Amino acid sequence: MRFPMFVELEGKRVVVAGAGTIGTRRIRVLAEFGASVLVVAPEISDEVRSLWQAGKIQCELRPVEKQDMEPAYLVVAAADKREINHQVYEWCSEAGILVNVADKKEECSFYFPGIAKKGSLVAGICAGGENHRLARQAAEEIRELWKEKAGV
Ligand SMILES: C[C@@]1(CC(=O)O)c2cc3[nH]c(cc4nc(cc5[nH]c(cc(n2)[C@H]1CCC(=O)O)[C@@](C)(CC(=O)O)[C@@H]5CCC(=O)O)C(CC(=O)O)=C4CCC(=O)O)c(CCC(=O)O)c3CC(=O)O
Ligand SMILES: NC(=O)C1=CN([C@@H]2O[C@H](COP(=O)(O)OP(=O)(O)OC[C@H]3O[C@@H](n4cnc5c(N)ncnc54)[C@H](O)[C@@H]3O)[C@@H](O)[C@H]2O)C=CC1
Repeated sequence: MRFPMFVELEGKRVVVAGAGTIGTRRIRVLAEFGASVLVVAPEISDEVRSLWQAGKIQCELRPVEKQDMEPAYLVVAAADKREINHQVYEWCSEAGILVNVADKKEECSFYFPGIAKKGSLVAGICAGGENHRLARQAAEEIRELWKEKAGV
């Protein structure tokens, strides 16, 4: 069972390879938590383009490269090709960088949790990598519960 660490992301460089459905979901959350996000992907979603135009993240429209990893605090591999995500995993493992690999839980040194947030309260939900739907559902239940909560 994995330990829920609450790490400081403010100003930390987080590299995300891939900005489709899953990459976008993660970029949005990482930017919201103050990370300095660099997106590297040949194609990006409209939402990511908007975040970029608003100066909230940086983007480079090209395939990910080994050099992108080096100064990173965290890396997310969310490309739609197994060989690319695996390559990112290898680069990060060599460099000792924590990496989240969206298509292979065995390659994740950290998982992305389902998140509920209200005021200073933050919950990160993990179902041990075994049940994504359960993690999603539990996060949704907490969000609903906290809607009623006052004074946080
Ligand atoms: C292990 C983990 C690693 C990581 O990615 O961090 C992982 C891995 C994988 N997910 C896959 C599929 C899906 N995951 C979701 C949803 C969520 N997945 C999330 C986290 C995690 N997913 C990590 C820990 C999970 C845990 O604790 O159990 C959440 C909580 C957070 C987030 O993603 O933001 C988020 C809900 C948040 C919310 O909505 O609140 C959906 C549904 C949807 O997208 O609507 C689907 C499609 C349907 C299905 O399969 O259920 C696949 C197969 C990919 C493929 O083969 O194509 C893998 C790969 C593998 O298992 O090896
Ligand atoms: N962990 C999770 O919660 C889930 C994970 N997945 C997995 O996530 C991965 C991404 O899925 P989607 O976002 O739906 O794909 P998508 O097709 O929407 O987006 C793919 C992104 O990868 C980029 N990309 C392609 N080649 C690249 C390269 N060489 N370098 C950098 N970026 C590159 C594309 O430009 C695009 O931005 C898939 O492997 C899928 O199996 C899917 C559902 C849920």
